[in-house]
Amino acid sequence: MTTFNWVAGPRNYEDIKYEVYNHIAKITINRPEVRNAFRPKTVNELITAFTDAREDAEVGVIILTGANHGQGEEKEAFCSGGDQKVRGNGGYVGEDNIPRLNVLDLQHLIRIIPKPVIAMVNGFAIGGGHVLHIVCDLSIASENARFGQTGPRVGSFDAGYGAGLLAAMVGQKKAREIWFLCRQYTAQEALDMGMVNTVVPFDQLEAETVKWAEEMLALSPMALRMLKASFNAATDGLAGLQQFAGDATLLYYTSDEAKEGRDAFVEKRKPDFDKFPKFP
Ligand SMILES: CC(C)(COP(=O)(O)OP(=O)(O)OC[C@H]1O[C@@H](n2cnc3c(N)ncnc32)[C@H](O)[C@@H]1OP(=O)(O)O)[C@@H](O)C(=O)NCCC(=O)NCCSC(=O)CCC(=O)c1ccccc1C(=O)O
Repeated sequence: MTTFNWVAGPRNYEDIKYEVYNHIAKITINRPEVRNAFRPKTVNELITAFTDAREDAEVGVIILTGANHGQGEEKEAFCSGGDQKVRGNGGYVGEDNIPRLNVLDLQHLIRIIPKPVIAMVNGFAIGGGHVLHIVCDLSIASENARFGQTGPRVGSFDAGYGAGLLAAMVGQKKAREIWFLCRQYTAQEALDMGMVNTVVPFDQLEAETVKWAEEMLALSPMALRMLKASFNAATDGLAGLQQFAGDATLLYYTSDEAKEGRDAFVEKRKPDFDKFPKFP
């Protein structure tokens, strides 16, 4: 098994780990005793970690994974969804006693971060944990991984990305089967459905994931950013279009044409746009 020199970030977390290696940020849900189920604190820490990775201009790719428990490959988990033991009336209850569904904010953040996010699925990706891998840009699974939704069994559902993006990925019939029957699927079945990008032996998962990350790091970050935004625009309605439009504005701001408008305002003169080509 290849090991990498991951360096821990500066923040102290209770439920997650944040590490960096060679321009890759690895964010690990660290509650293996509950199969990496998330409580409000876990989600808040994940939001902070993803925001740090987004803001760090040295980071080009982000990996999301779950901590291994060491009980054997068949017991490992990526994430088993919302922590049902802290589920209260109207959401998951944290230290402030307020029920929250804050994983939706995390899903949205993963979608809009303008860097590729890879789900490194090392075991069960179930319920809200399954949705987390769905919202990531790429999913790399180990052979022991198991995928599925449990909402209708435990009295929950994700009618946002959890339903719509899944259907865009695997098709309407299959997405309905996954939600309506609450079955579990093997890594190979997930690959056949188009839900994951590749499946590798458990002991090669991290090496393969880092390899994919390094391949992307060798490519143009702006091209990857525009592509991610364009894929989102195709599925996320006006919010997706806004993200793509924001990136177009970013690029436009770097042009002499846009700078002429800004400079003319600051210099209190009429802008001269005549000199700029009117491309066909
Ligand atoms: C994942 C399993 C299939 C693993 O099975 P197995 O290996 O046999 O382990 P277990 O013995 O079952 O579990 C070991 C240990 O972990 C505890 N545990 C596991 N999962 C959870 C969980 N989700 N919450 C709390 N605790 C969990 C389990 O109780 C054991 O501990 P003991 O002390 O020994 O009892 C299997 O564990 C499994 O099926 N787990 C439950 C999966 C599940 O149903 N998850 C919840 C789905 S609903 C959801 O995720 C909500 C999504 C959501 O958050 C959301 C959705 C839509 C809008 C908003 C939101 C939102 O923001 O919340």
